[in-house]
Amino acid sequence: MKRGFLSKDSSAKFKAATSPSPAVEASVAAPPAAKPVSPTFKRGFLNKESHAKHTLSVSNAPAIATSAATPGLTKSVAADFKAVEPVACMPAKPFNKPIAEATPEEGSVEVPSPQSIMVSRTEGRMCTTEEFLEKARRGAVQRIMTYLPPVETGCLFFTGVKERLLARLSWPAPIPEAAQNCYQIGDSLLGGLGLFAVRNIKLGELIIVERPLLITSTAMRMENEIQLLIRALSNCRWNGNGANEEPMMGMVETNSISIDYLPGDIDMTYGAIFNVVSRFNHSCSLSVFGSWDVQSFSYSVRARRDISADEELTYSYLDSSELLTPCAERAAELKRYSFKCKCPSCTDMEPGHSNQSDENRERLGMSLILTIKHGETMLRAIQTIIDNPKEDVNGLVTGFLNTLVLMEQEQLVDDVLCAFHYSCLCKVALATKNEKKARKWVLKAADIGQLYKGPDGGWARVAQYPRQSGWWGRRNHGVAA
Ligand SMILES: C[S@@+](CC[C@H](N)C(=O)[O-])C[C@H]1O[C@@H](n2cnc3c(N)ncnc32)[C@H](O)[C@@H]1O
Repeated sequence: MKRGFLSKDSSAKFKAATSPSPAVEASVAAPPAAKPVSPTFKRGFLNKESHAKHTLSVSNAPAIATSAATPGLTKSVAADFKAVEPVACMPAKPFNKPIAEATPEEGSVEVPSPQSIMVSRTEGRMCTTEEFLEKARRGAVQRIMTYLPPVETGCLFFTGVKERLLARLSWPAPIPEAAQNCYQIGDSLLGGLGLFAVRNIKLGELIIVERPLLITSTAMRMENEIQLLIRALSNCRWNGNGANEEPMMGMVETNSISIDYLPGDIDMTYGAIFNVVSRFNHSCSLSVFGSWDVQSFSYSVRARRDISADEELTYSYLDSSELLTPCAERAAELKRYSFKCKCPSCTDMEPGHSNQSDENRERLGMSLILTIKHGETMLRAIQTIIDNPKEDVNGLVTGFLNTLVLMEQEQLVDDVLCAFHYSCLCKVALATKNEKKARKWVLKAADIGQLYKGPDGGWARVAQYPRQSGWWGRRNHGVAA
């Protein structure tokens, strides 16, 4: 989840990774000394088997945790981990003896492959500010203030959006039901009000589903010419002394959350304001994840990790790659929201504190780059090691676990890193016939997959990982072509 209007593409910010090898991957993730645990955030997601009640029949096994050819694999396990197309839903199969009681009716576990997560991060090409302005000048697109009675949302749309929404079959779909009584709004140490868990919340739990109060296009305010036009309009609320200039704009900018683009005459990126969701404070160790669904016209927020009762529920106003940059760089990015982050990771960086968090995040950042850029190569190398009976796989396992430990220390669940490492660990466990561990890792991968289930049951687009959805007008991005 990211704030709507001020988001930008920062994927280029990572330092370039150089040599892609599993050895590098393992060494990158060597564990540092443990960081003091902040009382605000719960530790231990690595050790929790949060899906114990799941039937372990895998319909969508991690692509890399699959191989009927994996030596030593029992037939039924090999069959259960056979890769299928991401959207295919195979009938559930019993995993193996330990869960022989499992029946197909109990459902199947959908597991995203790291590749599928990365694919879902890719967005359509965004057309440039100039292209948009040209269309606007020709009158090809116009802004329309409107109201959508079926969803009770005020909208500042570009032409064509309302018509396309109303023409959608069965639109709007009913909104999914969120868990009952799991949060409350209260005073936050981070700033102002915030949302707090009133009970323990499991990774993947649906915490809030909400329709927006207001939707506006990112171009409305970010593009200078349009801003000037709007400012030139009369304002009956203007207090005349300049101190309270555009308070409404400020509120919209502070509270908008990106819902990506909506179909219209021009596919413009939009941001939405919500009654509850807009109350989420930011943390560099976020605990929730949000996704937008056009069909139900709602925003769903799920737990990104296990959350303890009383813990503040936080999301990130920064994107994933920004979260893995040093504290000073994150602070610079957050300046556009006009606040200094008070989350544990940032306050640990105050003078007198260690810079362990920065080091951890740098390692995770490098690991993420390797995974994204060279995942396939690494997987092949890992497979070669696993397939060679003379190789000791313990070193591999240690490297994978180290990365997970770093994430745990930072309370930062990076989905791509998790999917990759859980899958690798599952693959090793299968090769060494350790079905208990294989089960553990595949279920953890399934937990991560939960985050990608949109309210319509499909795979949600991953709004947090925009390749190109920059701050419109500042970065020449913003309109999906
Ligand atoms: C969308 S609002 C979040 C809800 C807000 N706290 C409220 O009372 O409505 C964003 C504002 O909350 C505050 N805030 C959010 N996260 C923060 C953090 N990590 N550290 C300090 N202030 C934060 C900042 O003032 C920011 O502009």
